[in-house]
Amino acid sequence: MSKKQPYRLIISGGGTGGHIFPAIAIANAFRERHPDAEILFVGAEGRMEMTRVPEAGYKIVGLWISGLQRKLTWSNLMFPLKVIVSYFKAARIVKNYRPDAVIGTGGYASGPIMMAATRSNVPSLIQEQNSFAGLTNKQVGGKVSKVCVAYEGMEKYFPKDKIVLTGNPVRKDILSVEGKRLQALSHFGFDGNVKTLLIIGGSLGARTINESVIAGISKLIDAQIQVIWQTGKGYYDAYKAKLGQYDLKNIRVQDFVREMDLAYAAADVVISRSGAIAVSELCIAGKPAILVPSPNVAEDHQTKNAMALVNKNAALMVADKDAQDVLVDEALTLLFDDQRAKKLREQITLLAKPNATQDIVVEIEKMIQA
Ligand SMILES: CC(=O)N[C@H]1[C@@H](OP(=O)(O)OP(=O)(O)OC[C@H]2O[C@@H](n3ccc(=O)[nH]c3=O)[C@H](O)[C@@H]2O)O[C@H](CO)[C@@H](O)[C@@H]1O
Repeated sequence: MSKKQPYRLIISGGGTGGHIFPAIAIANAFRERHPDAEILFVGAEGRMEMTRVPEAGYKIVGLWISGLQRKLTWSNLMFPLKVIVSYFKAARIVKNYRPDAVIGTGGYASGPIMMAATRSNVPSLIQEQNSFAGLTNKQVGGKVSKVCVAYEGMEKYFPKDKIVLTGNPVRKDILSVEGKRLQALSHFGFDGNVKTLLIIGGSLGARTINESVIAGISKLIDAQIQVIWQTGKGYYDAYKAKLGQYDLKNIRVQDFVREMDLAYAAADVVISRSGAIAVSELCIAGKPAILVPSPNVAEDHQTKNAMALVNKNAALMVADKDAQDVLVDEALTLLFDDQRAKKLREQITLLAKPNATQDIVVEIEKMIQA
């Protein structure tokens, strides 16, 4: 028997862009197929999702939850209390909202809300972006109805019969960067005859990449190229101050890039951290990329993400420890080596999974109708 529409979904994912943007991509794709669907986001108070989700046009409720830090802090001492308070709030949200399904894309807030969903027997699905399982997803993976993954071999972490290999959800506007070059050049005030380098340090910015840009800033200016440099919100003021003496006519420095589709569309070469969604987007946008894996992530998974591309001649990689010495030189060499850039573009495009978001939406629909 078919469930009566309009559908009601709760979606939770946050902490960093790597969890938030897949959640928004799923919401947008679901709403496209079901325009009358009601969608509520649940996030963690004070985290990035509390601004990015409303910007994307969705309502979000915050839980009082955070992760554990390595040192002894007041926040850590409060952790057990936060988990209990958040769980009860999540249970109340699920009871009052009466969702047809609850979706989690990882991050602190999705733990309590997925637990509340499974306890109330609401159909539930988690999406794991990486080739290893994040803490929250690992904890709830045995209890949810389905687990959508982007890599093979995830039976290590999740029950085999629940796993569906879909790839990572990527926002729709990034699926169509190809026709947007002119719009992108005009948006950034750039000249179409000048090479453009995009520098992205993941959703929060990356100190090493920022330091590498500063180390090579004179070379970037002398090369007479155009640059979009995302510093990350927490780094913006400090790096902007360091640039005071330089001529920034062709360098756009931003704390965060809202129009990532246009940034990719303008770029001839991209320097990027190798977070899972960044990598999925680069494959879809088909951009020659130099990946600088973050060394500060569990199981060194960004190196694995990067190597999956490097092994197929689909991207270049510079280790974090070498970046300050070589990153800008490598980028400039690649920018002016059209043959090499073309080869990388061809190879990275082969790895794109543009149907991932739609496939996840179909899984949600099947789950609701089951
Ligand atoms: C340090 C850290 O913990 N990183 C993790 C985090 O990365 P992070 O949060 O950086 O996430 P990803 O690299 O996977 O994705 C970044 C997302 O943010 C967007 N974006 C980025 C910069 C910007 O200025 N504007 C913008 O919109 C990108 O388009 C992309 O959609 O989650 C990923 C997915 O679980 C993991 O693989 C990463 O290892």
